[in-house]
Amino acid sequence: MLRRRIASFGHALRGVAAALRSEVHLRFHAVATVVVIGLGFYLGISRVEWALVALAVGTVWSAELLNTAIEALTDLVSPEYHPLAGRAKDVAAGAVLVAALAALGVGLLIFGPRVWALLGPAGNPAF
Ligand SMILES: Nc1ncnc2c1ncn2[C@@H]1O[C@H](COP(=O)(O)OP(=O)(O)OP(=O)(O)O)[C@@H](O)[C@H]1O
Repeated sequence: MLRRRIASFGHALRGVAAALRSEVHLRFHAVATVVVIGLGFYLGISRVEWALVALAVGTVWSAELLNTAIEALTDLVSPEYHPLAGRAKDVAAGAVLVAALAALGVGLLIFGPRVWALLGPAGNPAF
């Protein structure tokens, strides 16, 4: 039982590694994730803010991984042009877009005011 669980975990990690190798978008997310975590520590965001950032980052990674899986399955099932294959890929890409926009919103709300204050001229009450 435990051995099967560990094997499943290994398969999942292999999937993430394969997607990282094949998908340039995922490598971009990896870099963005490192930057966001670094910024979080630098700006000292709160525990709840960390939770929101983790949810946003995890949602984008999940959507991108599912999109990669759907792309691979679509190419397997329908290597030739088919409107349904196109729709499946477009909808999967739409899921990534929605997750990325939500993450952008979370990022702007949490980091925006702090970065704004850091960049603003000292003593200016507008900042
Ligand atoms: N078999 C197909 N039949 C019909 N349309 C397709 C097919 N394959 C791809 N398309 C269309 O081309 C678009 C791009 O597909 P593609 O497989 O190149 O994904 P992609 O843009 O490379 O995705 P990513 O950038 O995440 O790798 C799809 O969103 C879809 O609209």
